[in-house]
Amino acid sequence: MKPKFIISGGGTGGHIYPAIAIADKLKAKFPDAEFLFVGAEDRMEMEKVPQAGYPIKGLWISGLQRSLSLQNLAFPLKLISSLSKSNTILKKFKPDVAIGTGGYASAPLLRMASLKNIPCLIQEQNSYAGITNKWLSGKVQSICVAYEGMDKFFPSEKIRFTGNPVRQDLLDISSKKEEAIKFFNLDKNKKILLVLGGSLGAKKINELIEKSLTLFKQHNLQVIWQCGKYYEDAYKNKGNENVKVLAFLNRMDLAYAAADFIISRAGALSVSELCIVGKPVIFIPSPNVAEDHQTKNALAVTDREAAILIRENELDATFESKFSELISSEEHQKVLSENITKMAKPNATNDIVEEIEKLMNLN
Ligand SMILES: CC(=O)N[C@H]1[C@@H](OP(=O)(O)OP(=O)(O)OC[C@H]2O[C@@H](n3ccc(=O)[nH]c3=O)[C@H](O)[C@@H]2O)O[C@H](CO)[C@@H](O)[C@@H]1O
Repeated sequence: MKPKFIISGGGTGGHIYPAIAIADKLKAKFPDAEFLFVGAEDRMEMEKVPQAGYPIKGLWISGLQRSLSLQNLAFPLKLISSLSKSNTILKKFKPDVAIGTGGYASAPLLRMASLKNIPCLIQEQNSYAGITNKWLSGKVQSICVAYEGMDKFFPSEKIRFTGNPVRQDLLDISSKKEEAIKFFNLDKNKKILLVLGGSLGAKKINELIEKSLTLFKQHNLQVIWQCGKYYEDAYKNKGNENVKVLAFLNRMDLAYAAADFIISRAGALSVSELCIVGKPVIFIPSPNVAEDHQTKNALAVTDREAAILIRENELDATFESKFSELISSEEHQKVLSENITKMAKPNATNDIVEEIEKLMNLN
């Protein structure tokens, strides 16, 4: 019998790529399996999931805005419409297990799946649980997490401490450096700084990089600068032979492989990937996310002397000195690399798939 998996996660890369990593591992284990993704109609997953080779259906759903907004008026309608469409999709596809990795679309889909007694697993990437996963936690069988202390949010008997699922092609990048340098059209004799603004790009980081281009030049660095699609028009004219400005990196494996140093936001998946990549990192967490969870994600690493943390409000005062110190000290770079590698959880996807297999046996 062919197993069938329905998977929902989206809104941003931080919810989409864990879903794809889980699907890839399930596919390797069950080559005959059928997959169906469910996302939010107008979000990034509608493009990224088909690119990864999986079919996806879109729901008409969005989150509630924190401020008073006209969009909130449509929310009840959207919820009813997406619950009803989820019901139709589930009836037709008849999955063995439903998997949710956070984001709006996973709420109606997994709620309907649990009502139909389909075993459900959710995966929470952050140290602070998202609203969708908190809402679903009472209804699902298994909750895979990446941080300790998640029993503040979820029933403890359902929690599995697996780590975040990272795409397979990011697990071994050590042999890809030469290919990566060619891919980005860079010079192998100069060091490379990779700048990551998270899947949507980060305004503050872009402003910092623009201001620091002279500093990078003084250090004879080349830069791969992922600026985010909303900022591409503003920054693409800063590109030259030493500075590659890209809206989005479709080959993260090569970007990580090329890098000697990394400046990054501290979204949960980025942090998990950077632990596996094992290079010196400066985290600049977004202060604009729920409960300041990116700072917490970063602190879990920097508390172990495994990366450098610079908060946005300290950038003007300390970025230049901290960056220059790191670039100039091979010893510091080595300590950071060794310590961050110790925090990697490369078996996370395997462990999550084992949990899913247990749920398949419940049917
Ligand atoms: C502003 C915001 O709400 N950010 C949240 C969002 O971040 P965001 O969507 O930025 O997510 P993460 O940093 O966790 O992960 C980004 C993912 O996108 C991939 N990637 C990124 C850039 C690129 O050019 N190419 C590419 O493939 C990364 O390799 C990674 O797999 O979800 C995370 C996980 O729930 C949260 O911790 C973040 O706080």
